[in-house]
Amino acid sequence: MDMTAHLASHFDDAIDTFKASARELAEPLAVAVELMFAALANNNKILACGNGGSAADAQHFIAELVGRFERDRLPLAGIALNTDTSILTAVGNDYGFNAIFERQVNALGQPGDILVAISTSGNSGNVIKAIEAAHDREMTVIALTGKGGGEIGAMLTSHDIHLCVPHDRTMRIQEVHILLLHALCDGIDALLLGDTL
Ligand SMILES: O=C(CO)[C@@H](O)[C@H](O)[C@H](O)[C@H](O)COP(=O)(O)O
Ligand SMILES: [Zn+2]
Repeated sequence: MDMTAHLASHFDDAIDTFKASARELAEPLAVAVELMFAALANNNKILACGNGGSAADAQHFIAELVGRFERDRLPLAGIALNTDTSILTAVGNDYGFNAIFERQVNALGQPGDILVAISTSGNSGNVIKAIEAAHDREMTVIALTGKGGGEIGAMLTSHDIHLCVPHDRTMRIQEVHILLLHALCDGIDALLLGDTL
């Protein structure tokens, strides 16, 4: 095997995937920015969840809301649902792993809040249950998926936003997800502060 060529192919595939994602997702991404900005301006908050690499993405995104992205600004209201090990172990132990995000959405979610639900397969049970709870609580869902969207794609309503990366490999989907999350931060900052650095 030519390892260098093998590894180089990741860059080519990533470039193609970023370009295809830009074509398909730039428009719904802009709508997601408007929804998030409106929610935050209305004193609502953003909850985010995911598993594995997507858990890292969820907390990375929320850190940029509560802390900052590129520019100084007021702190924005967000909570990552995959970070509190006491909640995750207690709820997982007592109610099952599929309840770990659902329970927190039911504890914290208010009408008008937004759930950022991240699943590359669109099929993670705990993220699906979180979306069901968010719908019950009249929250809007912004779902980041891939692989055609899976069950999550099928359960979203016309009020939700679906950012489905056109690829079947988890790693590639995650790479676009982090760009999407950074772009959301940038869009919110542009609405808050103006669009020049
Ligand atoms: O980061 C990776 C793979 O790149 C893994 O940790 C991955 O996130 C985990 O297998 C997740 O459990 C996958 O869940 P999902 O994206 O299908 O919801
Ligand atoms: Zn990964």
